Amino acid sequence: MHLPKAELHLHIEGTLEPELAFALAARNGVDLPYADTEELRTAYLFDDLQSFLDLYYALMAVLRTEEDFAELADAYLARAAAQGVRHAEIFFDPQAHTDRGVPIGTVIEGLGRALDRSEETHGISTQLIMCFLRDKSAESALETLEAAKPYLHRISAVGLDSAEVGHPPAKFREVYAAATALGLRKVAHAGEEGPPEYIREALDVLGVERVDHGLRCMEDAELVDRLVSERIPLTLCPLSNVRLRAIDVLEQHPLRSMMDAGLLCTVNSDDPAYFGGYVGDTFHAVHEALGLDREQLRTLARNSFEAAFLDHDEERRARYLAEVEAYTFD
Ligand SMILES: Nc1ncnc2[nH]cnc12
Ligand SMILES: [Zn+2]
Repeated sequence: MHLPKAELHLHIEGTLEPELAFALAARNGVDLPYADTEELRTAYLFDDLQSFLDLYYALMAVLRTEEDFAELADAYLARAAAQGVRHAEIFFDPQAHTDRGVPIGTVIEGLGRALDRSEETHGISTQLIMCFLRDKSAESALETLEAAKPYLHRISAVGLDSAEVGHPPAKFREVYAAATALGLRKVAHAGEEGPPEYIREALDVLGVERVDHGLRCMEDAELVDRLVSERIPLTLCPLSNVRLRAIDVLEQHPLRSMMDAGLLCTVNSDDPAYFGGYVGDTFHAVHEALGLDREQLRTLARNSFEAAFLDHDEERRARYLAEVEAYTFD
């Protein structure tokens, strides 16, 4: 679906398509434990978040050079452009690379190379969000922030991802305070598999401005009231929720009731190479499965630009919003 939109919840490592994974494996002399792309695709049947993360981290072994990261990001931007994305705020997981001996500078400069030419090549403005892996220690997150200091001009926000349950937001209080002092903005995954309390903690202890997923807020009416009155954006990922079994089938996804409750919902693709669709596909899927009409889809697109970190460029935000209003479905 070509409706103009911003993508606000997208892990760049989750855009690694099997074809590119095999091409990079050959180039870098990395052995993959799959015969071919078809066999790899048969591994994309997940029971929960952890079963996905195991494959997601394993496949990153093929990403080694600046050029690899540039190609990965460029391939995503090309696909996103074809589905109406005009602005992308892109997560990356530095620790998943530095732990394998790939320097953080290789990751950031490689991604940066693709992002620098994105507006010209793909018509997409971009930002980078550096995520800490919450199943690693708070010290490791602090070391990562320290290592990123020479590259802060390329980073607009910090985030928190990976295995949620057992790793509450408060574990990262110190690194979020340090990120704030450096002028970075803040988001965090919360309420994907973890309880509503983690969403509250992300707001109160980490000071996040957007909640990634936030799905489980629906179990706590008081929290919903707060998210509505404070207009906290949620970056929902419906196809991810089905593939990782947070929701049985898309028809049962609470997106419609969340919108009806007045929540500022956005729809995103999370890890599109693994979950069966990019963000335009996701818009199409919620239209089909939940019966969202054109005006509700337009609202989701409008929300995506309202929730974007475009405060430094309100002119651009207004331009994108005007494109949303001018769009005619056909
Ligand atoms: N859906 C997700 N939840 C948490 N961490 C992730 N890393 C990549 N995708 C993720
Ligand atoms: Zn995510």
